[in-house]
Amino acid sequence: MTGSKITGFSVHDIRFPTNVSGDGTDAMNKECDYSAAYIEIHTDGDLKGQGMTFTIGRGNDIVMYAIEAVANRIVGMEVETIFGDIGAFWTFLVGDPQHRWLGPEKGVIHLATAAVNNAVWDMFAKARGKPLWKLIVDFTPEEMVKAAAFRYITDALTPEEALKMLKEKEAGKKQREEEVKKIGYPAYTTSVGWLGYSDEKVRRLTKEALNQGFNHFKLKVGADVEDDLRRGRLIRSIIDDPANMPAGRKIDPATIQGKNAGPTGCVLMVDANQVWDVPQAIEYMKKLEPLKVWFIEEPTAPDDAVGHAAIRKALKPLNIGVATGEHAHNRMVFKQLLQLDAIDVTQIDSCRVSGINELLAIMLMSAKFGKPVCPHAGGVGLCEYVIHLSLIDYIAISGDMTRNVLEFVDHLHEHFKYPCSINPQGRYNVPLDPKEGYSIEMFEESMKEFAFPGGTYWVAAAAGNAPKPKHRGIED
Ligand SMILES: C[C@H](O)[C@@H](O)CC(=O)C(=O)O
Ligand SMILES: [Mg+2]
Repeated sequence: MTGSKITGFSVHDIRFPTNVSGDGTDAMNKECDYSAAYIEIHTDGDLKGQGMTFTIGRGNDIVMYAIEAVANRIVGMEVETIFGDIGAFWTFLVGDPQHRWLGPEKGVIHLATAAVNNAVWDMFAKARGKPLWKLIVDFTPEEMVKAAAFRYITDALTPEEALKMLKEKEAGKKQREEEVKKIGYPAYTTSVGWLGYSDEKVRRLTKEALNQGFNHFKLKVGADVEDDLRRGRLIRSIIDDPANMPAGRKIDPATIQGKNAGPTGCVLMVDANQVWDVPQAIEYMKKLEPLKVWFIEEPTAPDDAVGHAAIRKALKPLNIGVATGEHAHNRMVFKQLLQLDAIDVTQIDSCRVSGINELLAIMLMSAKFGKPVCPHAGGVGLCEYVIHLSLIDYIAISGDMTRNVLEFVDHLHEHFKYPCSINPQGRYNVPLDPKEGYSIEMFEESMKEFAFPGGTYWVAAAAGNAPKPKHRGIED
């Protein structure tokens, strides 16, 4: 695919009615219509870039406007100039002399920057005929450091240190790439335990997930402690029972090290989506101690690094870890979480921070501080994105996937031209199509149906006769 100059773009408001079936619900977010604020960048050739950021519905109204404002600045730019120094391009993108006041580097303007930057990286990968992860793992260590966003984090990690770390990993890259292509990348499922699901549905989905090969399961908690204990015990009763294990199932002990695994080696995690104050989080999690979870995710406000550190310290004697990051709005928040030893797991989000340049910096910091990166994927399009990030982390940065599990939610993949997929061992397959870029291109028919408010689904919904959505999870 070729093109020399960016000539324009279109922005699309795509919303899926996941709220109908309670998919995506948690103690904080009880009405989720998984939505993509989606951009397509056009060039004077056949090269195009698709990108998006994620919201849970009405947020699209606002972020769409911001995407337009950010993207206006790149019209007329030469693509090879951008690709020649993508680090400088990122600095330009976050450095608008007037938009910067809106963040800086956080909130709606940063979500919009993510959509645009994701689309540019998608275009870069397509121009080189590689899926995005491959484009980046083929970078030299110098190229990767040049692409990463180091501003404001050099007290935690300098470019020179990063270069040394990357060079140390160079020799094993080829072998790791071959290995992960063969066995896939470890995954966990959140699809069994959304807050809005009945016990019956949790039971059915947990059994299905076990048979799909998963051995890590995440449950939403924080609305009612008795409900949480009942639902958690229900999942544990299924995943801890050897009779429910698929034939021939063997769990590598290395992958459960340090985790609160049950007798079959299966692991449970819980996610509170920020509902608690710090002391409440500690008290509540003491009550959930019988569930023997590996970590509590987002126990409190996402910007509160000191609060996370206090929770982690208090829960350590119970062998409960702390994870966060899906709402950590930039690399500086991750820096503080890591410097304060406030987390056990780094949960980067492909659409919250400003795209690949910033994500590279966060993954490099996590590797330096010895924390596994387990990206967030609960949303539309996020699973498609994050497999690329985990592959970059494993092949080129950390060189380790023993403690890592990448989130998987089983919703809405059918709308993407290059959907992610899971192998029979419950692991992500490696995206291999040279035309897929960052894997986020949506089918035109899907966009026509779910464009808001004019798509066929939403027009029918406004008239009171919405067709029953067909997405997975809708059965009961
Ligand atoms: C609102 C989203 O579905 C959120 O609950 C996702 C999430 O926290 C996760 O996947 O983790
Ligand atoms: Mg979460």
